[in-house]
Amino acid sequence: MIRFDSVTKTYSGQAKPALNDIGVEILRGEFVFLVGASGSGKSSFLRLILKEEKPSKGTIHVLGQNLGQISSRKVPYFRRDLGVVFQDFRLLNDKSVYENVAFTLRVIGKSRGYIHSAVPETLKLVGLDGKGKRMPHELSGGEQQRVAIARAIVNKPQILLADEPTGNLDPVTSAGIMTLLERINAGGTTVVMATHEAGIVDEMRKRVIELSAGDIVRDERAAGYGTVTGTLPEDEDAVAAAEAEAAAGAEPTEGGGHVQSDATGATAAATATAAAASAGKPKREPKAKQKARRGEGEAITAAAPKVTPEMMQHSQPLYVEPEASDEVTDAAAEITAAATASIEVQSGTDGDDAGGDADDDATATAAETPKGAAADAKAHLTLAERLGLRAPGGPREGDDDQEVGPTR
Ligand SMILES: Nc1ncnc2c1ncn2[C@@H]1O[C@H](COP(=O)(O)OP(=O)(O)OP(=O)(O)O)[C@@H](O)[C@H]1O
Repeated sequence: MIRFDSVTKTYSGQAKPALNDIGVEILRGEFVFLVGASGSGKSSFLRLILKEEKPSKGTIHVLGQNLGQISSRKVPYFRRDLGVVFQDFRLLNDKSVYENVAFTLRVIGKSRGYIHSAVPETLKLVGLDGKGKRMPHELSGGEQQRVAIARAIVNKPQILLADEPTGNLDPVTSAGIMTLLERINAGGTTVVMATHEAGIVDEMRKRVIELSAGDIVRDERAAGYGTVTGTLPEDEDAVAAAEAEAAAGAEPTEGGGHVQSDATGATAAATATAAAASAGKPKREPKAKQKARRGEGEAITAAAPKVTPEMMQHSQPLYVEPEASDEVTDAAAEITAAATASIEVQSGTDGDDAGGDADDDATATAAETPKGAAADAKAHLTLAERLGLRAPGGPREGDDDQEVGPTR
């Protein structure tokens, strides 16, 4: 699903590469933590997946496509299968929660009817049912991040990239956000998250890729934040099964729509399949891996963790069983809602957005914005460009939406 082959990224004017001869594969359904000290290359790794940056050397495949062969014009189309969440939320502060989430769908030309059903459904999924009319400043940090997550997933991306999504949140709220990301992953979305939060990584026991000065110094399944423990015994069966499958000629799927319901199984199997698949490749062992094997990997020392394993264990339910269908149960939504603290907002006119008012909200397109529309539109387009929904310099307000419409 995501594959880096001998990828080096050196920014102009920099002597040392931000990423140095990276080779790694992430498969469908995995939840991967990217860890490492500040400046180790985590954000660069994510930006390369998004095609926000180009590698100086090597090739990157995402969703079966060689990023080097995607023209600038096609990049926004490619990015529709990727959702992105940032540390600083990046919401449109002059737009309601509903509008922030609807924005993504409007830009890619979804119909009003689709938006009208998809936005409330997604807000419910992230535990913000009934808060569509709120403005971002009327929400707690955790709620704002959930709006950002709703915006990232409303188009049902296959991959969700998160760059320190809990970096601005208190520990309890962070745990709630992780509950949500785990649920999204359980629904089949591949999640790659850069983080400094040792407590979260230690508790969740997902695959951990550790970077140090641009090298991958550790790539472990079911791992913690800062230890090199090797393959866990309970994963050996999965590895053996995947090896047998690989020997039988099975290939990891690309681009298809199969969603595995057992997230843990999906992750273990996917990682094991990756291990088995790469075992069959004539690939030299990366330098960083050699270092890690020799125990030369650098310890992560930067950024003191603020979420403890105890917080993760005691304060929040970590996982809500997803429904077989896309429907979100009230119980699941309530658990998610309870997982992040909210603030009381005094608002005489507040109310649910799922009814006719929401439709009014939904019709408040950029074209209807009052004074300062040009500046407002610029803000929209900047965000659209930043979210990868429009090519920089691409279609502008008033253009036919179909020009940036769905690709399938
Ligand atoms: N646009 C850029 N131009 C020049 N150098 C850059 C640029 N972006 C990142 N770098 C450098 O590349 C290296 C890796 O940076 P990157 O942001 O990927 O690290 P990081 O692990 O995400 O750090 P942090 O945890 O602080 O966010 C650093 O040395 C950084 O200074």
